[in-house]
Amino acid sequence: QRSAIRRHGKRLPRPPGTLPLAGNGIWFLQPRHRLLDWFVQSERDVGFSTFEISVPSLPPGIVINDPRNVEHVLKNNDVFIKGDFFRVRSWDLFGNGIINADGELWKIQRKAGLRFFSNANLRTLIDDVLPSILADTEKTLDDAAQAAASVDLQSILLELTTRLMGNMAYDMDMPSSLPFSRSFDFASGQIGERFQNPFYKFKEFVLGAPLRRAVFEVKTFGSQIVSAAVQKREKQEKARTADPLHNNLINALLDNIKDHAVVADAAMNYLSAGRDTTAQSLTWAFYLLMRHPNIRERIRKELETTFAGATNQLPLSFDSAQPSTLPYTSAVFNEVLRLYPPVPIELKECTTSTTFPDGTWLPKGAVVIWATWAIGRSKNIWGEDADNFRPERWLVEGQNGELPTMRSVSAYEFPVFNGGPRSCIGKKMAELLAVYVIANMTWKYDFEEVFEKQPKPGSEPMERRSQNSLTLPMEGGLPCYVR
Ligand code: HEM
Repeated sequence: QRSAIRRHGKRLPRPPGTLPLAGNGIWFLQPRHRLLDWFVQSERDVGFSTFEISVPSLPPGIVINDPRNVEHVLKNNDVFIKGDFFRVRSWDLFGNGIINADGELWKIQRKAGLRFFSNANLRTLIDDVLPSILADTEKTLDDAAQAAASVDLQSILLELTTRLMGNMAYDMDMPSSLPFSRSFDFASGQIGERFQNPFYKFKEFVLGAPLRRAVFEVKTFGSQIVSAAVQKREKQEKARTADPLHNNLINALLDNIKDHAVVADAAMNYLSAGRDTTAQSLTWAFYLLMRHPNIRERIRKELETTFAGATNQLPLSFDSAQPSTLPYTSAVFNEVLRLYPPVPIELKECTTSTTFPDGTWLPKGAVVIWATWAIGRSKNIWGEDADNFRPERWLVEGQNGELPTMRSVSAYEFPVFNGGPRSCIGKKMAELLAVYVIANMTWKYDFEEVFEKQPKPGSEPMERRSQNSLTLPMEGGLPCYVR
């Protein structure tokens, strides 16, 4: 079957260093940040074209880079499904939730989510819920500034997004210090490893107790969320009152799905899709701004001009945290996501044989991988300076003194939120939240990175890297001083 993969009758290229039996497996046994770099290098080595990959733990498969191929996969979600390869590995954590589901089970969860992410709910979230949670974040930062103590900005941002999601989706106070949160992070790292390590079953047979405990903790928490929501609904029905975020997410899920175990999985999937991705993208954003103070100053300039006369409190809102009002800050966020996509690798299985727009033919059961990490760094798409952090690439200069506008880039050239029927439901929420938080915190604070090893004068500090996970947490957090 493996040899059946062809393009115009010929075998596909393989990345340099592919071994006769182990194929490319050696790279999958490395820490994931090395694997991500390998995807970038391989894409450059094969000249951007689709290449074949062989890894002992994977069905036969290809790696795509061309946006036309990405579009083909994302638009045909009946041909390209999550499939058993993905589901078996992530089952413990995601169960029947939307991230794992295909077919009808996926459709009802998607419908419930779309109903929840209305503009009216997003407005309430940004204008009413976010400011009070952000005020607590600011209190933590102010205290750290006063005490001249270093803080881990990644934990602080995770606290912010966890509480926001808890409040918005489940109508509950959910600090990230809850044991479920640590268990979720741990399980996410271990499950991420399952996609790389062909011997994971053996490893977990011997050393899997902490993972089993963590999964149990996460599942128990999911059931508690559902029980609490069911009780609350019953009370509200009696008293005929409603939530300010009318029909919060858990209610939308309960309205659409009868089986409470599936609702619990769905709830945990939404939570993990929403809180980790946004906290991580903000962490990489503040990291890049610390390393590029000129860009931080440009954000401040934009804020000064847009909100002329503003003092400590900027008039940020659902209406003003938009690209039409703050194009440069929005461009910064896109540029962060291009270089540090919170979902850096994706994989789909094909249900039937299929031919891609570039002519690649793939048999049924094969897998397609794309590394959003590598596509974001592709010189074919982004030019020779693809590795550089340059928010201006997202902007088209305005005419006659008008504000710049955002350059339109297709979801397939920039698949950070995916595209097509399974595109990210929380994209708008993530963008609004990020622009709001970046603007607010850049206006009020200076952050200074704390280095484990101070770089020598004249030399660049080491780049920070990501930790093994399904998403993109920063290894070791982001320690910094606050002023
Ligand atoms: C920077 C922030 C975010 C990024 C980069 C991001 C990215 C993505 C990506 C790449 C997918 C597709 C994953 C897959 O193939 O399974 C996805 C799906 C999804 N995202 Fe996001 N996401 C972000 C924030 C959010 C937020 C804030 C929420 C909700 C509160 C959310 C909810 C979802 C859901 C429910 C799905 C599954 C959609 C489906 O399968 O139909 N995401 N997201």
